[in-house]
Amino acid sequence: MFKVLVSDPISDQGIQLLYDAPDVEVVKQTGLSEDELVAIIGDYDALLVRSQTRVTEKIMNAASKLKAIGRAGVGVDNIDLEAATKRGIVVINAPDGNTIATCEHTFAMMMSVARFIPQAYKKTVEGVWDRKTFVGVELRNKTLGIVGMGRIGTEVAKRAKVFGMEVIGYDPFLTEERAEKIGVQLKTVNEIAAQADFITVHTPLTKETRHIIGPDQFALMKPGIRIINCARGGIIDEQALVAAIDKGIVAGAAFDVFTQEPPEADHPFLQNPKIIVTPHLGASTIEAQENVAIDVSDEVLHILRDEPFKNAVNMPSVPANVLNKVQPYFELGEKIGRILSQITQGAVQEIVIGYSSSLIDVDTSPITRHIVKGVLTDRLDGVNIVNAMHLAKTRDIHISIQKSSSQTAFTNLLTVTLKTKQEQKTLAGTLVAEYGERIVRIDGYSVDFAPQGNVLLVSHNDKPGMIGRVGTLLGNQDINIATMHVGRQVIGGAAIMVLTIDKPAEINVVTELEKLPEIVTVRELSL
Ligand SMILES: NC(=O)c1ccc[n+]([C@@H]2O[C@H](COP(=O)([O-])OP(=O)(O)OC[C@H]3O[C@@H](n4cnc5c(N)ncnc54)[C@H](O)[C@@H]3O)[C@@H](O)[C@H]2O)c1
Ligand SMILES: O=C(O)[C@H](O)COP(=O)(O)O
Repeated sequence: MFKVLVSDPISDQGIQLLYDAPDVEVVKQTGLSEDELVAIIGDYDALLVRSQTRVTEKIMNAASKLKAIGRAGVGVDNIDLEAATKRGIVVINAPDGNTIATCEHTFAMMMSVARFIPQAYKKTVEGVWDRKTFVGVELRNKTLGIVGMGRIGTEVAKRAKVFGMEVIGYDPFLTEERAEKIGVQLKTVNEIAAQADFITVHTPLTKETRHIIGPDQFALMKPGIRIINCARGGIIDEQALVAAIDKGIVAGAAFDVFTQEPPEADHPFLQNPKIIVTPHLGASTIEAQENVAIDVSDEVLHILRDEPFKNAVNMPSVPANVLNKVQPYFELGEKIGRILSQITQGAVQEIVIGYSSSLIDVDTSPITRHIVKGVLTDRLDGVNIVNAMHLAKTRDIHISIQKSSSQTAFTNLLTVTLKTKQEQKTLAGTLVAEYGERIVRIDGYSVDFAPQGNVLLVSHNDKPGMIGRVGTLLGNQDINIATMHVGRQVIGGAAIMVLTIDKPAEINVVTELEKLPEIVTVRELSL
């Protein structure tokens, strides 16, 4: 039974999938301190959070069973991603579910700051009928500058066009073609600062975006500009904004997010009549909360059940069309890695991976991850597809990829060479329709066997009677041979025998086999 801890307020309807799963027990405990989480996290296989719970390295150190952290939302700045990756914990988010909610909140804030809605509401309910102070501005014919043209920025742009606004935007990943398609003119941040009547930011908070709107940008702005931040506190320099309001440059600002949340009682935004605020409500709609909780529950279930998942933040994402093509090779790649690791002596220095035939035109990096996982599995503890590349890097294992379009007898072929200080070994495998995974080459020998069950790999000299000797010894030990394949390069030279046997051979059987004349080595593979 998998145990899932929900440590922030997450929609019950959204996580119904988890409540209904026969193999999952859900525990809801919100508002826990770091120490309280440390005390209980060891019991859990997955943790579901929003932005309140700070998932620190200390918590992860105590999370001996944790396989997944699910963020019911977009931003993962409350989760120590590096610590999660090192420990092989998959961090997933729900990037699409709250896009519209946040976009609509941005519009609510933009219209509120344009028309002084919160200030006017306050005065009216206090009994003051003031129709003079709150004369606003229209959005029509105004220029909206959007910094960050991802999911939310793009939706904001579309709606702004309908309001008759001119939209200018900046995003280092936005192409001219896409900008044109959305109807946005690409500008630099400084051009946006100089030209916009409203600026809204929709980036994550990173080293580059921290204070992307700061004193230099405020100095360029036209008086009367209004600023909106429904993304992350710190993207706009809070102090510089207050100074720009005091100088009469900025006419108003609307903030849903703060550098520190909740802000201190004496935060300058809370006393300023020109700044309106909400307590990080961008994603707080019934629909968005259900959407993100459904998305994250679905993904967590896949991870717990060792099924493919898509929104991992600490692993490159794989589009569905690519996943369909590469997924069949995951197990083959992992098995090739494991076999090579078991038959190669010494510390691994390099893994050379060759993709040929139908595999040259697809993004094979997810297969690479599985091969590396296979290589490291029998050598290190706790290896999984999240931390495999990281573990290889920390051990200075060089990974090189070769894609070859030269013709082979196979419609797809994975060739992996493992190099250590002492030796190097190569294995090639393929997927054959109706037959499944086949290993077709070991070093220079052509072989053909399915990498499953109990496999004995015997290196010997090509002499008459070898098959009989091996068969007799195994027979005497009551071990039935299911398949046998012999490969050699020249008559009488070095040869290999691959046997699949119906039950595991005890260590003494392997030792006895190795004592037979002309046998060089015997390895029992565990797959
Ligand atoms: N207030 C809320 O409740 C709320 C809700 C949802 C999302 N958010 C926040 O909104 C932000 C955007 O969310 P999204 O779903 O649109 O994410 P997204 O990943 O789709 O878009 C972010 C965009 O920012 C761009 N970007 C990155 N660095 C940049 C830079 N230096 N300059 C300009 N652009 C840059 C990226 O290229 C990307 O297009 C996130 O930080 C998220 O946490 C807040
Ligand atoms: O990044 C997000 O998805 C938003 O900031 C929403 O955060 P929340 O789930 O805590 O409301």
